Amino acid sequence: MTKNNKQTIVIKLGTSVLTAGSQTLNKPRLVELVRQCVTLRQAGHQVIVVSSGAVAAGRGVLQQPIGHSLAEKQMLAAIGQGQLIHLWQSLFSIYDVNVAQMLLTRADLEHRERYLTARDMLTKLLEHHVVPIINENDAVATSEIKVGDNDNLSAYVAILANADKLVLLTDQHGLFTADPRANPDAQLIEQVTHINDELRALAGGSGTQLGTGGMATKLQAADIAQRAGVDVVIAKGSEYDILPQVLNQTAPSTTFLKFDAPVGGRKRWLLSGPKSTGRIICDSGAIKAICHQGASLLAKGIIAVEGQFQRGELVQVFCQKGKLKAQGLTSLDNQELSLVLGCHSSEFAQRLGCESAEEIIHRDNLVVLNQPDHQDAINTI
Ligand SMILES: Nc1ncnc2c1ncn2[C@@H]1O[C@H](COP(=O)(O)OP(=O)(O)O)[C@@H](O)[C@H]1O
Ligand SMILES: N[C@@H](CCC(=O)OP(=O)(O)O)C(=O)O
Repeated sequence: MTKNNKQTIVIKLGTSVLTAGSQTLNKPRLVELVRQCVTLRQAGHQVIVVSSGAVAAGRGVLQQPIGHSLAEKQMLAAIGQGQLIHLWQSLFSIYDVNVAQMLLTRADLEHRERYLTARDMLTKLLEHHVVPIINENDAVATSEIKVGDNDNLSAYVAILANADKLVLLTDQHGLFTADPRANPDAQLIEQVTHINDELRALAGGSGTQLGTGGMATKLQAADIAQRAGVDVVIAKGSEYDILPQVLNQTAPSTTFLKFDAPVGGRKRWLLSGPKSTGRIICDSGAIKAICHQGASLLAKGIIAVEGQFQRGELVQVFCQKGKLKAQGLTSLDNQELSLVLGCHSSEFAQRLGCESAEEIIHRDNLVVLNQPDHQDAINTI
């Protein structure tokens, strides 16, 4: 939350930054980043670090060739996470700053109670002026409970912390019109108002075996964060004084502006917590009602249901053209919903054999995701 221009800033440090292009952690780089984080704190800002680098640190410890399978990466993360947090702790302690390790998986965000517990703990750490150092709990995270990359994780953390800014530091100045590794003529996109398919098409995967997700996951993270009212900046971690530069807006970078009317309260959790298990396809009347009139989703406007889901789970709402328009918690499971497609709620009892809520997704449980069509996605190139 902004307090007299004092901001809560989530700083995500990619493996590319922490290794400086090598196979393992680059300690001088960590020293430099700690110095900058402390500068931000001295200016009154609250700092939260989302640190990748456990796998890279593990490679450095073992010092023998290890493959890239899931089990091998989990082993390296288990070995490396200890070293990583030890390094952060030692370096911040030079400035008498305490740190705390927080290892999360999607399961910690998915259930509302666990999400609130994580949020309260994070708030307490900040109240006590401790720097949270967050990573995914790679050693135990199976594919079902994994966020999978620290770009998305950092967006969820920014929501948890009610942050003002999310800074994604990587090995490029920001989002380019093409991957600069393969296209030396690619141009830096300086400002993005919202992310659309055109922009997503520019963002490729990681150019290295060490990074996870490349620019594609950074755009996913920016999309989530800007909807929740968080400004996002992608910048190059090796630039001198990059963090103060980002705050002073003097760094070459890509900025994603937070939305004017961001999603608030419980709906922020809907953006970051539950994983979607099903898809609902709606007619244009229903899409108009939920996206532009603040209405709940009724069965009458639903054309088709895909996937399996239980009552209370998160489903995604698509228009007939296949565009994702909203997501929310459904009051019926997929089998029940297929029995009442296109029906008025007065028919529910007869078709379902029991009473049920009139709304399939109540507006309090619904987050609208559509973009204003008239607005340019890119302000300046
Ligand atoms: N359009 C693009 N603009 C900039 N970088 C891109 C783009 N598409 C793909 N990339 C790649 O994304 C990489 C950064 O992501 P990644 O390797 O996952 O780093 P990190 O470890 O910092 O998360 C860049 O090195 C670059 O090769
Ligand atoms: N959790 C992993 C990093 C995962 C990840 O997203 O990496 P990166 O794309 O370099 O930010 C680790 O600590 O090695």
